[in-house]
Amino acid sequence: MATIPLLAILLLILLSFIFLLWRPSIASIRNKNFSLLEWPLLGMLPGLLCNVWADDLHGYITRTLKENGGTIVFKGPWFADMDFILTCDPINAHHIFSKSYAKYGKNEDFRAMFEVLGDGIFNVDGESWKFQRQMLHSILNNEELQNYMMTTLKLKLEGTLFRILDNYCSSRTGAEVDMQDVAKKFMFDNICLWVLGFDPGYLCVDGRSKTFSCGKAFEEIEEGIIYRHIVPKGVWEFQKRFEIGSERKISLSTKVLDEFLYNAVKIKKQEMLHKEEQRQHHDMLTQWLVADHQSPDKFLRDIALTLISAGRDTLSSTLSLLLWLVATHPDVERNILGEIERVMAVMTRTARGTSRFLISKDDLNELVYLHAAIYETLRLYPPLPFEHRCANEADVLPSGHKVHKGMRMLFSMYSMGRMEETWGKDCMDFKPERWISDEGNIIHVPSQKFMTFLTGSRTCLGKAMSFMLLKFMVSSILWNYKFEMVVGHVVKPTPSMVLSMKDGLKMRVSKRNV
Ligand code: HEM
Repeated sequence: MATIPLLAILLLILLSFIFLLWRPSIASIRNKNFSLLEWPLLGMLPGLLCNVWADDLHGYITRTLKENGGTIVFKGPWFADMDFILTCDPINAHHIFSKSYAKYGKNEDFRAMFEVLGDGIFNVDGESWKFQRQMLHSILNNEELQNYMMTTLKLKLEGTLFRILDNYCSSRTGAEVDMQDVAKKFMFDNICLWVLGFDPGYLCVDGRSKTFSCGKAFEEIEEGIIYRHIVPKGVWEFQKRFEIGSERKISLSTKVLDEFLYNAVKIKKQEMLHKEEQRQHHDMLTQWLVADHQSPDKFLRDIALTLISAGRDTLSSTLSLLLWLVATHPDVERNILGEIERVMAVMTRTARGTSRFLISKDDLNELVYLHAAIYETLRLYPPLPFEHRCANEADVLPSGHKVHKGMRMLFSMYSMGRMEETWGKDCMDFKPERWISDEGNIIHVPSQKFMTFLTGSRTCLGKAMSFMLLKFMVSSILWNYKFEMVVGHVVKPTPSMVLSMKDGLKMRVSKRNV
């Protein structure tokens, strides 16, 4: 008799395995309305998503949402507690993130999935969130911090990035450069300077590439978190307990980040013992400790990790995607360069930066077209393509969909930026002009329609700062260098927590005759 359950389990495993190997055509499952009650096998969901995953997850979700009026309900097997609603409807967004925000939060399940972030602002609700939001609001708006960021950014551009690009330009063989890899390392070094006050030096001029252990650790954790979203909690918890597969990667990567961060916190605390040294440092962690010197090491580690994650991926993703879009849209490139030239013409010589840094911080506001090009990049390619909340109580969405307590709510910002109802028939085109009014100003789009920086009380605290940094970097880089795509290189988004390009961004670079 004991052989019957054993055979049933073996059959289940075999069927799941067959499903994993079978690559169903996307078209055949598109109209299935995702009732997983029809698919009682536990292995089917990961199998299905792994297959879709390989074929452009974000594009697939966008097409499916468009066909289903902007909202879809996924029903998981009854024992797996995996039901969720996926939406990109602006009215639902307003309801979830603003009007009824108390009904939706970051509950225990959410915190378990994102446990690497500890008690940092991304992972908490209530009093702890309020306290951190107030503290970070004043730190990120501090002028000393912003001046420090601009000074270190200039040094890193001139001392490292430009020298690397110069080397590529002088190479006779016309070497290819992976600009996504360069942007990731460049932003990681910068964000560590801004958050921790030191430069780990991952981007090397002499080509002796240091192993990008922290970058790899971030990527493995992000991939592991996506996996936690698509399998039942019990499955990943089991894997975690026995350190199997992606859970083993998360565990090893967390150790890499912990070692790096605890060491940085130790150094910072030692610096804080000397008043003189404190005054010389303007980084975010120093400022946090000046305001609250009793924070324990674990909390400082969580805050530092949160700020590094908030800035590193978002900025490097926007920078590399914008370089790609500019390289493939010559008219946009011409307009950006023309605008820089015009702004420079009205600036006095003293207001101009050095020959390689043309526009000073105070004149960045004049770069309206570049501002619009950044908005347009962020519309089509939001660095954080999904937002996740959990229902604290039962509810009904404005779209009429029923929500039960504990249900997961997934919001696709990627799809929202591609909806014809909001952006018009040319919604798939890269057109910075759509952001500029007849009077030449940036058109304001309500945040529940353009959710790249979220909407409601938890909107991004780094939005203004990001535009300042991106405009400075992009104007300086494009004025000095021309980028062209390597023929045959195809850009595809990865299915990750943070949008990036699957096979990198292979480009050729040459100096501009300016
Ligand atoms: C293009 C650049 C950026 C984009 C698209 C972006 C996007 C976002 C999004 C979508 C959220 C909401 C996350 C959530 O609640 O789950 C967020 C929150 C946040 N962002 Fe940004 N971000 C960017 C840059 C930055 C930078 C450079 C910083 C500062 C270092 C920053 C600091 C924060 C903080 C502290 C929060 C938490 C707000 C809260 O929970 O109240 N962001 N950002």
